[in-house]
Amino acid sequence: MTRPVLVVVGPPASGKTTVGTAVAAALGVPFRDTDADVEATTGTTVADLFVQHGEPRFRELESAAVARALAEHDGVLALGGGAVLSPATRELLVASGCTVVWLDVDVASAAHRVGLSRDRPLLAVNPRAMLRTMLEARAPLYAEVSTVTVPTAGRPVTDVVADVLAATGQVAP
Ligand SMILES: Nc1ncnc2c1ncn2[C@@H]1O[C@H](COP(=O)(O)OP(=O)(O)O)[C@@H](O)[C@H]1O
Ligand SMILES: O=C(O)C1=C[C@@H](OP(=O)(O)O)[C@@H](O)[C@H](O)C1
Ligand SMILES: [Mg+2]
Repeated sequence: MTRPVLVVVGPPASGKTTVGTAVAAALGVPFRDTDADVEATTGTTVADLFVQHGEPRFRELESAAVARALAEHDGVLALGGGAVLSPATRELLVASGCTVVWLDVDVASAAHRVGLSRDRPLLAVNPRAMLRTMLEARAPLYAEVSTVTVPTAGRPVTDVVADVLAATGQVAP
């Protein structure tokens, strides 16, 4: 059965895409990101999807992308920060038996990393307040699906990558 060697979850700007890419490179396996999958399928950006079609449509596309990637990807898979909002996605993640790493981050570090970037439509207006709400509301959902938690606040990417490799028992070739 094909399944990812590792799935990365966590809030926006916790470093899922960055750390997932580096971990995949260290392991010599392919990297996949469900935000990129949704963009490839629709031929538009996540930000434009939110603006043109609304968040519910994005969430439908996102849960389909996660289901597809869990079934066919055998490398490292990073999800979007809100993917765990879907009960069906949470069930699939738990049932997959995959190692699921929750990259944890605090509000201050996440806000600093996001800045005023317009790439994340949910954080376009008041990023700090929105991040605080998101982190609180979603923490139980990340806890439900993850098998390992790695802190990232105030830590360089290289340290986080090393922790992820160690915590998941993956040894770089
Ligand atoms: N541990 C870290 N320390 C400092 N900056 C980081 C760290 N991890 C990620 N970043 C930066 O934060 C931003 C968001 O990272 P990204 O990987 O896109 O997060 P996510 O996919 O979780 O939203 C990027 O500019 C990235 O370089
Ligand atoms: O947290 C969220 O709801 C979202 C996170 C984003 O991905 P990242 O977590 O990779 O930034 C992206 O899927 C979309 O903007 C919505
Ligand atoms: Mg990302």
